[in-house]
Amino acid sequence: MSAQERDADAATAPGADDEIIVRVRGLENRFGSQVVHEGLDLDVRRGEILGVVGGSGTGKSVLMRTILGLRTPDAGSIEVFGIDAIEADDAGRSYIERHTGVLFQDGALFSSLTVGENVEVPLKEHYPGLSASLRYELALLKVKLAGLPADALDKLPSQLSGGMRKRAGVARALALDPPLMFLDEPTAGLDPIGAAAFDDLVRTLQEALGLTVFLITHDLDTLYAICDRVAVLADRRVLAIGPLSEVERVDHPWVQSYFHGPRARAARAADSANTPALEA
Ligand SMILES: Nc1ncnc2c1ncn2[C@@H]1O[C@H](COP(=O)(O)OP(=O)(O)OP(=O)(O)O)[C@@H](O)[C@H]1O
Repeated sequence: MSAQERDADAATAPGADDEIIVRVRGLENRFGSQVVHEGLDLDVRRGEILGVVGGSGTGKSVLMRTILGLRTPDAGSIEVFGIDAIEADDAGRSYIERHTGVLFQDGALFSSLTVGENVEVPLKEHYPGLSASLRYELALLKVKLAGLPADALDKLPSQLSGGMRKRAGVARALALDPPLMFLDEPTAGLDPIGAAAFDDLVRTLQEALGLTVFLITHDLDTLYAICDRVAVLADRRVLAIGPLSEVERVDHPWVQSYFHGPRARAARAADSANTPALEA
């Protein structure tokens, strides 16, 4: 489905995507005198792939880390699954953790553990009563879901290619069947074919498992190929959020140079080329 078709779908689907899974209001993040976020509002809707873009240093990763509870903001509120993520007690925090998968930029796999053992880490932590054989079977299932061959299970991360390591990270992020997934620049460092295959994987998983995806990216091809909406971070806040067709028209210097440069034209052309011709 092309970006244009998805835009039209999103606009017409009756109440299909109007439930808010992550709600950020008035967020402020400072490092000393540097203000990264100020008055930042953001909603992530159930079942969407939200692409988060912005110039280098605009605070995309800091935003993700704050939503994940890895950083306490200087002001503002964050709700995840309706739970106050900043003030949550242990039970609330554990609920959010169990229902959220994360793929960090570097994959963040344990290098001394096999892929299978990496996938088993969250299972062991959250479901200590599971038998070793069931854990193994679950890890195998996640590895296959992430598009890896079964024999990847017993390999160390260093024995895999960069693209396969990302998939191993996805397998681990899927370990607890989370409805919400955070991906930080998942196609960075992949060749164009590997990046397109990874985009396909994200879209397939989102459709098959009904995932909600918060996806930080610099990759225009990813935006055009799989994102339902795009949030632009600029001037310390979410400057614009909506379908690509709306966001790319926003009159802001960064938006204009990002969405209307030569790389954007190429990505748009590639997306249109994948759109089947409409029957007369
Ligand atoms: N722990 C920290 N201590 C001090 N400054 C930090 C810290 N973490 C992030 N920053 C600063 O916050 C700003 C936003 O960083 P962040 O990594 O979120 O940017 P980004 O939008 O993800 O950038 P990029 O696209 O280059 O990855 C940067 O100026 C960075 O130096």
